[in-house]
Amino acid sequence: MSTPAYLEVSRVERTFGSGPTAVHALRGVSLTAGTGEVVAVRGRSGSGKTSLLNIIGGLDRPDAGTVRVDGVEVTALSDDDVLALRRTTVAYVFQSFGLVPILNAHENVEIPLRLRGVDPAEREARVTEALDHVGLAKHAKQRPGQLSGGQQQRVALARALAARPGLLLADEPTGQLDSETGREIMELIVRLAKEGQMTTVVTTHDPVLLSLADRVLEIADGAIGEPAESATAGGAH
Ligand SMILES: Nc1ncnc2c1ncn2[C@@H]1O[C@H](COP(=O)(O)OP(=O)(O)OP(=O)(O)O)[C@@H](O)[C@H]1O
Repeated sequence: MSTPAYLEVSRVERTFGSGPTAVHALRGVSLTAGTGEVVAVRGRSGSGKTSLLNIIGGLDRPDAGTVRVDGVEVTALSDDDVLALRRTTVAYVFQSFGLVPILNAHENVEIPLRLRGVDPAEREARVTEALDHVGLAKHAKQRPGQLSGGQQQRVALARALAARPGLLLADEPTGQLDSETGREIMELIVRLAKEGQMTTVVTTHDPVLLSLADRVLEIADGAIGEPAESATAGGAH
């Protein structure tokens, strides 16, 4: 029997509202991603990308279908168990960075470790390592407002990494960055995914970023398919 993929999404459906105004955001979406694989999901605005990531990460529940992460059926867990899974296994990176403005870079990266009750010495070591990994060791004491957009996204990535997640979900992580910085961030995401064997699902519109992913999936009107040209998109890094 073959080993199941790290992430398995099967026939997920999500409808918002009801009656004639109902929006079928996801219509039977299935996908898999292996350990350390970087899968890019591209699609127009409103095609269902964020809805899909929210369901994979346990922030929302589907009306039908299942999500398995590392063999655990997320969609069958209680709310408390989903919360625990989100703290231990899944990390998010958003377009808007999601940093706490009054905390410096070091303190922002430390948040998930505090939530998990990691002891102070281990926390210090992990935060230092994560900031070092994203090239921000010298900026640990700076607050988000004192950092560039690219540096803020690096802090958000360090925060994700420090929790040592098996699954990284990145929703348009370069959407607020210029193209050069966006490319650097995407390259960093791919490098971190490979080094840490972190399965990654990233949504983006940017063709350059898509070319860095191992695989590209196209989502349109809540349904997913693999675009023909993506056959050559993998392995470009
Ligand atoms: N909470 C909600 N209530 C009602 N409709 C929703 C909700 N969330 C999403 N939708 C609808 O579901 C569809 C898919 O939205 P979603 O945010 O997943 O798209 P997207 O591809 O991420 O778009 P964008 O690229 O603009 O972020 C849209 O038509 C959206 O209006």
